[in-house]
Amino acid sequence: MSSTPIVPHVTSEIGNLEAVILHTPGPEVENMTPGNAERALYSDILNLPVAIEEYQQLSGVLNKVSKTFQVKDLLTEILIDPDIKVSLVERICTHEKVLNIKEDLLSLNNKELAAQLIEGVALKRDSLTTFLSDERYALRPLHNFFFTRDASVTVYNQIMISKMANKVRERESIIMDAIFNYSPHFKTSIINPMNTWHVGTETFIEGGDVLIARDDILIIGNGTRTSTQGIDFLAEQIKTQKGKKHIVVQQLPESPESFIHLDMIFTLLDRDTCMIYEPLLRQENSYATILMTIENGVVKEISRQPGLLQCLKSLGMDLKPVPCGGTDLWQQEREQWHSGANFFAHGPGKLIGYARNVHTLEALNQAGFSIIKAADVISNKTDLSDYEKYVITIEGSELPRGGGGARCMTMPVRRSKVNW
Ligand SMILES: NC(=[NH2+])NCCC[C@H](N)C(=O)O
Repeated sequence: MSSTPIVPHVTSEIGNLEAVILHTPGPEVENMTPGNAERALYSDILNLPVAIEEYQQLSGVLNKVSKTFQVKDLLTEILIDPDIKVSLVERICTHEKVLNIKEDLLSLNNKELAAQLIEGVALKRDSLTTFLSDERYALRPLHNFFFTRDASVTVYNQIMISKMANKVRERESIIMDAIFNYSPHFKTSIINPMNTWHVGTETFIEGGDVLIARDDILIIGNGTRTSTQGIDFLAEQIKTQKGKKHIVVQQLPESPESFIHLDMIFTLLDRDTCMIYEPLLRQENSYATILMTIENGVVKEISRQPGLLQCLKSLGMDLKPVPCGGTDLWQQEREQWHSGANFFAHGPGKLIGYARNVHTLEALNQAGFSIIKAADVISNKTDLSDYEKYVITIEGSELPRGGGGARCMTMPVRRSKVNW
């Protein structure tokens, strides 16, 4: 157990990473068939052993540069307290309308319970209804939990629990809420839309859409996963912060599913560089950019902007865009589909992304980033301190089929301040 709890603090997308929450994919990613993959929010079915090997490249690198936590360990640990165990199981069973399995769950040891809450609880075929049911699970597996980015977000010094747009991901938020409330590793206050009386069914907001660009600038995607009501909910919280804050809202297309979150078309790479999917962010299209300025607890201004990059420039963030997929439209579309724009920065100019997106990597290389293999970092063959700007590449033949990349698979709890 850690001696001093970590106080969450994130005021940028690029500050040196100090603590991050991860989840190594487990059986939950294979607990599906082609027939229900879409309901699981996957575009394909995954092979677990390959996915784990790829994932270990990500976690292996992060273990070298930051403190890392695993969701399953954090969850198992909070279940040691019998009151927390009962209240969490009750909350989940009530939420998912399966109070009949409560006692079975409570009889499990903590490790097994944590595993089942993530991997799914098989439906007992002990009644006519369950015998005839097409369902396999009483509690469905959390197929998407390895995308830890989405179910909770560190917003400055608080944790916002996400209000997920899809039922299949709601338990992830409930688990993250319990972790941040009870884990001895964190000391924080929590904003949870699910505990707020005026939040309606149309309010949803997910971490993949929330980018904290600078102390005073949030960039938020508005699409299938984050509604305008969800953004208004966050804006209400931002009103309690001191000083002037800008919320830049970028609308996203509803399809294909590779555009689910803003971080699939836009990520911040360095103080002055970003990754963009050009067809949506540089060319004429009908997806608006809107700027909300909040000062002293009120919305001072809301206006349509000529585009995301122009808007950020007007706020003093003049970013050089690197095009996902390079210059050719077909390559841009192919690589965006495989999370080619979804980079994670563990420090300014220190990136992690998929090795498969070669045109994107070529564009980054031309922009001055060295390309380094994760395996070489993990084996100490490469010393990262020899480089200033780099992309560490991880293998990704299976992971991107789940629908996300390095940013989606990381939930930063603490980053150091950026020297702008
Ligand atoms: N931050 C992200 N882009 N996360 C990607 C999540 C993908 C996941 N299959 C979903 O649909 O929810």
